[in-house]
Amino acid sequence: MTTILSVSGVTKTYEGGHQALKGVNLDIDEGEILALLGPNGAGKTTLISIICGIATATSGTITVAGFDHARDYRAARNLIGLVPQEINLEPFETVMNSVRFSRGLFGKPRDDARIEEILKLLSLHDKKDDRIMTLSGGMKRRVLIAKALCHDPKILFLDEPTAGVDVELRKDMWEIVAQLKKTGVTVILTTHYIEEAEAMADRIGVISNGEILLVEEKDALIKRLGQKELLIELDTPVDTVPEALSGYPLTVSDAGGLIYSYDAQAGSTGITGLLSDLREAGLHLADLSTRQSSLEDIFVDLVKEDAA
Ligand SMILES: Nc1ncnc2c1ncn2[C@@H]1O[C@H](COP(=O)(O)OP(=O)(O)OP(=O)(O)O)[C@@H](O)[C@H]1O
Repeated sequence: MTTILSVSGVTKTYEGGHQALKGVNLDIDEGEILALLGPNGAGKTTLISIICGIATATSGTITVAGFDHARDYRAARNLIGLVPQEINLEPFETVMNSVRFSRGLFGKPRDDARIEEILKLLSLHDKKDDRIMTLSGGMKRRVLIAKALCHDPKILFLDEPTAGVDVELRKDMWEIVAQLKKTGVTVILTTHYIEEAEAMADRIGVISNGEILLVEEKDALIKRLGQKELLIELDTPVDTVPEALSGYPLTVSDAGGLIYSYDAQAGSTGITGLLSDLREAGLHLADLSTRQSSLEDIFVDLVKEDAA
């Protein structure tokens, strides 16, 4: 894997003294989709703004495809596209003109054929001569992506791409990101939505309080930190955990069954012993099922621990 973006020891203290980033280190591989997950105020937008040159870091270094972000700013910035959170489009412009203008800002020669390719990729081609004010919210978001892609960046940042959009549009966005990945673009997105990170990302970074708590392959993360639960339904519901089973980490479910939490990665889960002790205690099983903890459970636990 080639590292395309490297963030090292980046801090940011805003005027007034608030430290929004406390030494962020992050390496992004070419072609991957990384989701940065964090609660409100964690520092996601600050980090993206620094990488995209909208804000300056207080300290630290950033390289983009080997270009030093400070010394070779223009070369580094040319490799980055940013889709901002806010829709900030010119209402009276046509889609084509608006995207053309963005390309011009990067000093790239006019290339309408390339822009049309991008519009096709985003299913926007039939709207190319429409004025932006006539477009739906979903189409406007696509225009923002087209503007961010028009100078052919290698890395695309999407800051909260689906904040406040309906479920259908959210799924459309996921599809667009999958398409972009196929074209070789590296995508870094910030999100509050855990299901979004779960659906789209190859790797997940969790940021809280200006610090990256972890960056890990999504599947490995779910496997490593995931607890499993065994739900035991009983013929005769109980109100409390029977005395004979007090040595097990059990809780009572709403339906009067028992819930046994265990580490799915451990050599021995303890389930066999538990089931035989249940029988000894005179309890009769009605049904058994298991549940893997989701990324949401993991995230909530991590951020809670960080705040403690
Ligand atoms: N211009 C600024 N001046 C002072 N403090 C700021 C400024 N911008 C952001 N902050 C503070 O820095 C912290 C990080 O903000 P940031 O917007 O990066 O978080 P975020 O993770 O993107 O949150 P959200 O999901 O709410 O957008 C917050 O406490 C915020 O109040």
